[in-house]
Amino acid sequence: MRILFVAAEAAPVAKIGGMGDVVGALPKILRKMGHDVRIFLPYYGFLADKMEIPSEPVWQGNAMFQDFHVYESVLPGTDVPLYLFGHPAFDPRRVYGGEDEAWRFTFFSNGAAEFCWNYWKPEIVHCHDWHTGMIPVWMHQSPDISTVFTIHNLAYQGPWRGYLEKVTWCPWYMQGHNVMAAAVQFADRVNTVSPTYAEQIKTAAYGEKIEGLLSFISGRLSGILNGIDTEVFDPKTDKYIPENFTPETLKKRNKNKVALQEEVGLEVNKNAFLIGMVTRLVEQKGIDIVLQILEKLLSYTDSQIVLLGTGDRNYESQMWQMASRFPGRVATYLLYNDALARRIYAGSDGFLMPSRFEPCGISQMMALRYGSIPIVRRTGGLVDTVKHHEPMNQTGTGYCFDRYEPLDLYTCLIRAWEGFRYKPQWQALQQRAMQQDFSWYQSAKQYIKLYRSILGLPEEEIIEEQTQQQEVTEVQEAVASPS
Ligand SMILES: Nc1ncnc2c1ncn2[C@@H]1O[C@H](COP(=O)(O)OP(=O)(O)O[C@H]2O[C@H](CO)[C@@H](O)[C@H](O)[C@H]2O)[C@@H](O)[C@H]1O
Repeated sequence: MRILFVAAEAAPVAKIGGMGDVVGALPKILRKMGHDVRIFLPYYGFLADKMEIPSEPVWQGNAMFQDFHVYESVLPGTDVPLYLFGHPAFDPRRVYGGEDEAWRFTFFSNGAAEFCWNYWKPEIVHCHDWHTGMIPVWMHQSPDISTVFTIHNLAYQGPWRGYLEKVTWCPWYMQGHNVMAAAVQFADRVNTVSPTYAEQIKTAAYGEKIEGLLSFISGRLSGILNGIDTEVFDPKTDKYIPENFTPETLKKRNKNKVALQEEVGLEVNKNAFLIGMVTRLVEQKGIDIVLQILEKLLSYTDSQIVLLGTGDRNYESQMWQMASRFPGRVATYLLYNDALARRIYAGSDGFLMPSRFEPCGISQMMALRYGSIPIVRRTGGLVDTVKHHEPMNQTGTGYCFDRYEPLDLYTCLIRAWEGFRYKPQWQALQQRAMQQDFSWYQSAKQYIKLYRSILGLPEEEIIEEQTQQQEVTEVQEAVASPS
């Protein structure tokens, strides 16, 4: 199958959050499974510092009365062809923000549609979040190009219809009061990134005001759990952490804890319960309830906390204040740093993610892979990836709580803190956590099934899929034991 991923982010060159991880990893696996998958991304001002980009474009097009150029490169570290949409609107060194955000991503979507019609014609355009939401609308009248629309963040729904009508071509048949709603109506398939969240968004509590529409199209709506790039994020080989380790050599992990405490200025103490957070500092991530209980936690326990993240000024300054009030106990890093993120996953004892809502969550899967025990609210993808630890039966992989209440979070943290005192059990818990399989292969198989169902592929191809699955297992084995 020929598939074009269109998105605002792609790791490792343009990643702000989890969507970047998905767009950076899934095409790579789908290609290994025999499909021609390519990525279409804005040519941001900072990209030339991070990768080789030819100076000559491969194609020039026009959309919304503007000329644009498309440059062809390869996503670093992969064999995935990467098309970069070049226009001065994307020259600034930022991915999101700015007054022209609605305009520039509408223009980007329009450019991507032109690219599909005129330069490289995919069978499926796989669109991600509102930035690409107009593509399914336009493709609706191109029967030979189908669309999948993946929701990573329902909270941001893009510009309203009135604005779209002013700046771009809204076809007569278009429905939907904003870009996200239009994409949901016109995509051949809509999916979100975990089965639990796919159910939740059909309710008023999580549907961000389009729950009615999402329920209405529920026959076309599914949840496919994200994976993580287990080649890139592997504590056994990760070059960014001081000491590599495996579930069998967990003792070595201690060096990472001590090194992390030294690096971020926390008291060096192997016995203190070190909690990590790597997150965008936004309302979704539950920072407000963390701030409500943090002081209490610090005064009643020996816990330490290291936070890495950027986002809302309000949360940034409150976390910053906590760090200055509790030196040696709280460390706040208000920046984006992939290497430090890995050292936090590898050095912390617990990983805190008390999200208000969570479509899937990549961070908790990374934490599990690096042996940091997730402490999570039971919502969305966190339900599908973290099972509550039962000390009596020695089952589960993390600590979970249900209600979005500071007291419930506090109680859950105390349980984790107590659990940490029992070293052999804690080690067994870490081993179980590290052995979870979150590789992309399972999800990639489900995406292939989804693409095939749209194209109505005949049965013999399904038989071929089984052969491919065998190949996938071979690829998986090869990846698991690099020579
Ligand atoms: N300051 C920082 N420095 C370094 N790395 C940082 C960082 N802040 C965040 N990250 C990294 O960004 C990623 C965050 O991914 P998540 O999926 O946990 O959340 P996000 O809300 O961004 O994603 C949204 O999209 C994804 C993908 O579908 C869904 O899983 C999720 O639920 C949804 O909210 C992780 O790889 C994390 O390490």
